[in-house]
Amino acid sequence: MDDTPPISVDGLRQRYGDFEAVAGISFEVAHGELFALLGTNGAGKTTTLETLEGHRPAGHGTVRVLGRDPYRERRAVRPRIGVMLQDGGFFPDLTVAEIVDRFRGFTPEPRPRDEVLGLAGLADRAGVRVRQLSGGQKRRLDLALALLGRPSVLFLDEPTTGMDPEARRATWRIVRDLVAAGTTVLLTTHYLEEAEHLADRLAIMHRGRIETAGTVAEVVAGHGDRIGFQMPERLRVAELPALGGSRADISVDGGRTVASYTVTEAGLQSGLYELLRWADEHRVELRGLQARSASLEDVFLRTSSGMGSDGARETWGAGSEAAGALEGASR
Ligand SMILES: Nc1ncnc2c1ncn2[C@@H]1O[C@H](COP(=O)(O)OP(=O)(O)OP(=O)(O)O)[C@@H](O)[C@H]1O
Repeated sequence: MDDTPPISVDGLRQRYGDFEAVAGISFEVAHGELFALLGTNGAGKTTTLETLEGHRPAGHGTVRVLGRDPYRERRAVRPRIGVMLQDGGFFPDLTVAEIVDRFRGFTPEPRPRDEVLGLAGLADRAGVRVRQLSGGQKRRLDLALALLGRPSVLFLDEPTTGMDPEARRATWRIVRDLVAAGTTVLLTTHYLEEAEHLADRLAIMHRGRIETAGTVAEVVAGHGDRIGFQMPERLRVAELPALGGSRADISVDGGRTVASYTVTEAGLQSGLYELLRWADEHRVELRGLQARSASLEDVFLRTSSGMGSDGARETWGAGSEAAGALEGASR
């Protein structure tokens, strides 16, 4: 198999006037891989996608799709890629079958209508007018049209926005089947769960840069596991143990004072063991005890608030002024 990556981006920068929307990003997507671009609003995801789709030339850097420049060699690249448009509301009075037939007319060697409707889970909707489709079904029609030309590379810009959880899961199954059949997919999404379910690798963008990238496991690694509990009454903060060298953060959450630890070095199991042993020895009851691994959401929130892997404490809050106040409390 040709080992040129189907998608490669090297040092891409894009400006709108004086504003740099994409500030030097690089990544590659391998054959049959699904890569997800995540990021806050305005992070530069759509600008990156549009550059890869050939809508605009790269400002700086190099962008290649199937080994070619998607802007300058658009005529060679376009028939081999699928782009899921954002609005399937065009021609509301036509039926699904009529829309597909029209688009088949513009597509070289298109998939048969029934095949593409089957792939997109719309086999029973062929005779329905577009205006009568649900929002989720309209997005599926967008997907069906993107699949007409048997694309080897598929660009999905927020493919499940507006879908209910069931429709979203059904769409994930369709996308997973496409990837299993060898399609390379670049997807943008605001749903972290979507990236967790679908992505082989992902990147989190913030203000035009890629802040972190890798598999979900690689991205969350090093961001620390979390242990939290309600601050036991009559106990001073200084009396809480250090777990694997990490000190407790104190915050006030819903009127309760909460102690939380981010355990990086020791890991969750030994941190928890240390805590339970300490609680047993000191006859302390740990109410509301929670222990869990860092999640993609933790990393996303830290990244988008401009905090790195050190020092961010959103989930159970930081509340350092509460810590100061409690330091003075007596037993
Ligand atoms: N045509 C344009 N002219 C000027 N600024 C633009 C234009 N298109 C996008 N921008 C700006 O560039 C930045 C990146 O936009 P982009 O749409 O790529 O972000 P995004 O990550 O896709 O955001 P969202 O998640 O909100 O869709 C934003 O600040 C946006 O306002």
